[in-house]
Amino acid sequence: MTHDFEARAAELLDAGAHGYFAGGAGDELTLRDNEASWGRVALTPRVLVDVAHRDTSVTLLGRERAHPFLVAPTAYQLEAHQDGETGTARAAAATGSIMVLSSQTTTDPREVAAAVGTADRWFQLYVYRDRGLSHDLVAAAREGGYEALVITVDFPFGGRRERTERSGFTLSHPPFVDGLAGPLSLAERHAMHDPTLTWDDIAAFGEASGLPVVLKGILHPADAARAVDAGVAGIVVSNHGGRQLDTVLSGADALGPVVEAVDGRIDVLVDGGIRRGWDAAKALALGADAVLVGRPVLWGLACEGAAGAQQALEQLVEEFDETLGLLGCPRARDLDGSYVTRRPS
Ligand SMILES: Cc1cc2nc3c(=O)[nH]c(=O)nc-3n(C[C@H](O)[C@H](O)[C@H](O)COP(=O)(O)O)c2cc1C
Ligand SMILES: CCCCC(=O)C(=O)O
Repeated sequence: MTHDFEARAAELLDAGAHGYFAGGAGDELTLRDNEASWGRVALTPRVLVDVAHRDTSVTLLGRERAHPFLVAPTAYQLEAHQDGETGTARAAAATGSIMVLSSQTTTDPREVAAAVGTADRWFQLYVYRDRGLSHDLVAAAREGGYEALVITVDFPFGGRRERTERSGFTLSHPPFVDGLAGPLSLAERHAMHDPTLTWDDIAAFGEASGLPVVLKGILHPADAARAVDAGVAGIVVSNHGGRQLDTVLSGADALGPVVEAVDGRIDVLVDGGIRRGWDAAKALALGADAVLVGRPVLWGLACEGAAGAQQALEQLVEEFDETLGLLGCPRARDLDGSYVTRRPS
């Protein structure tokens, strides 16, 4: 059970690493709201529908996928378990989930790729002040056969992570990028990010990489419309797991207006607080094409390595399949606004 993994990971990991993985920014209001806000969306099932066969598949960036779950990019996975990013990638491959590998991976992107053969993989890009460093990361991703570039746009610099500051958490496994940049403290890592990044820079990375670009970290419908104009293939509605600016809107609450602004022109993904298969069904009913899951996979990895990460993903897919049946909507593609309503408060 994913909730069991969460509790066990808190005991297994040392306090510094656990605080880094679990924590959010400021008073962690957004961190808590990310989970709570899916609870405020109520499902409205239909009955007497033949649900003997269910189809969890969706289409994303023009390709059919077995189900709507992706593994969100999360940094420093060797700090969670010795299986690290390679273990997560194996779990993603075994469950037909797309793995999004973080720019702050502790394993070489090509090594992660080699462990999973042809399985789907995307690469998350941080644009650093040292643009050459980001271009080197893109080159490694291209060599590793990553199929899309997820550029994170909600991180001009790091948010106020008070748990991490208090614990003085330091890394015991150097990130891959350190081989390129030299060893750094967490604070120095936050300062690597380029705060001058604007819309004008996005196209350059798309062109240089030759890969479809997905912008991660959009909450405002006007930015969603701007992303469509910028020619990207998709966006991720996200508040970075509540780790950047506290009290911003949750993914669940931001999603509807963004979907309206995008109006089907590009793919819309969402993350933050998705802990159950039915949360994903709500996301799709509200107009998302797919969802990313961060911490649940990390907790599985921390407890049981690749096998635990796989179990966490399997549980989500199973719950999603059951939700389609109990909701009377056997095809994930048919989920729409008629299956959800705002829970009366
Ligand atoms: C420990 C941790 C590390 C993260 N590292 C990255 C990262 O390197 N790049 C990135 O774009 N997002 C990063 N994120 C944000 C996640 O991709 C994702 O947006 C968020 O965790 C989703 O919320 P959830 O954990 O509630 O599922 C990180 C999140 C966590 C919890
Ligand atoms: C330099 C921080 C990279 C990881 C990250 O995005 C996070 O901790 O949220």
